[in-house]
Amino acid sequence: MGRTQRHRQRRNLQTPTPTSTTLDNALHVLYGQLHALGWRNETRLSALTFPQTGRGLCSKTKSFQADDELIRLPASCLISIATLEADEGFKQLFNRNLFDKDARISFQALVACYLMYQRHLYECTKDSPWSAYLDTLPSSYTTPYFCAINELQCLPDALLERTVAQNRQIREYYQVLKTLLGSQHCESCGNRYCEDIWALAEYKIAYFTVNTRSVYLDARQLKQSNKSHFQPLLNDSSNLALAPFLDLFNHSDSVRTTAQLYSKSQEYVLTLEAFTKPILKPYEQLYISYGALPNLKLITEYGFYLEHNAHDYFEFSLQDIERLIAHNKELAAQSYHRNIFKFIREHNLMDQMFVHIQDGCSHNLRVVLHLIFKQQAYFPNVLNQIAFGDVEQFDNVQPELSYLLAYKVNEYQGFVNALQQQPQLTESGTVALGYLIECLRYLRDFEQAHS
Ligand SMILES: C[S@@+](CC[C@H](N)C(=O)[O-])C[C@H]1O[C@@H](n2cnc3c(N)ncnc32)[C@H](O)[C@@H]1O
Repeated sequence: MGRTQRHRQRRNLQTPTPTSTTLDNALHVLYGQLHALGWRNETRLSALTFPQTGRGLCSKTKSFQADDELIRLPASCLISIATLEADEGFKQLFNRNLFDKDARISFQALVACYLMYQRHLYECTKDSPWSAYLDTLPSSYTTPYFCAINELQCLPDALLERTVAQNRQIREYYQVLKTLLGSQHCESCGNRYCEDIWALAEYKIAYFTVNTRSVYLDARQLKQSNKSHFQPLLNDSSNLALAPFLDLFNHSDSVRTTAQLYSKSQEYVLTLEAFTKPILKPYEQLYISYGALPNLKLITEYGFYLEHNAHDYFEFSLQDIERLIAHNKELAAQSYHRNIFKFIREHNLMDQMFVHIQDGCSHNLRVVLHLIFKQQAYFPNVLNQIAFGDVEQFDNVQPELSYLLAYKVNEYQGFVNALQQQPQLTESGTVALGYLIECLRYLRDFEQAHS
């Protein structure tokens, strides 16, 4: 490959490209609708497709430095609790007399229902105030939740546990909505909402739309009537909102951003607090921070992971240690007192057992390895002294930690091989495979840095 070709290829890797024509049209209509609601796009944001992250935002004309505002969106552009409370058609579907304090739902679950309600309105009557926004939303998500069955069978417990919990939660909320809405039907088409219109599959997508795209806001800052229709139905606060256009910002671990809803101006403002470069030039992707999140959280909640994520760590469970003992001849030959495992469980010492590339082995992991592998006594008062006393008195648990790391590397390599042997992978399966490979890199780098 010649120099010019190499140069062109390198540039292509970094250059954003226009979004698809369909999305471009939808965004064009969305700009118009948000403009009518008072958004002025002062930072001249544009949506483009970036090679590393897919769709994201940049400014074609403006440079950014620390403390600059990224976007200022009027609260009327958001889908918040105020939007739902002001929508009479939506409220009418929910008969307050049927609310049951033992069958409440989260605000996220209600917003997902609202999205389905608006989508049906749009499809049926072409008359939804959120039509352009709905057209900009993805139709699928890449969380492990959407993996095919054969892919799920190749995933570690850490991913499966979260996926199973999400599934239980989504089905439970869908059932509550079904019971509440009963045979309520759409006035335009006559079909019943929960029977004929909203399938569980659609609810799952709507749920993940809110999961992956909502922003935090302090709902007390919203101007709205004091009378709340939905309050008795909700089991949590309504401190989240969907933010059209603003939800095109991707996440980075190297920026710090703040978000605030100003009660006086009723504007939602995102500010770039700090990032690693002195300046961000036009056409460079503008990122925000979704929080200091490890890859396990990013993949299970948002469907992506970051290579060399600055906030990453790798967590172990007590079951990992039990399995390690069963699989390692030298460790299996020793005897272990069940009081020790009981003590660990009773004191929740198995929580927060992780390794971190910079900080090393977490306190709880060191305590647990010490208790299981080094401690002869099994009397509660001695165990208490060790677990909650001076860290210095621990024996060196490095050999056992190395065994544990090697066990985990072997286990994850097995999952990677199993996924790679599948005839084809869904998008979720492909992301999960990349995540597992990143975990392997992390564990190997940790071992190298700390052995
Ligand atoms: C709030 S949306 C951001 C906009 C999104 N890229 C889109 O096209 O609509 C969040 C989703 O964007 C994707 N995403 C965010 N940050 C990312 C990153 N650094 N790398 C890859 N995907 C990312 C994930 O799919 C995530 O669920």
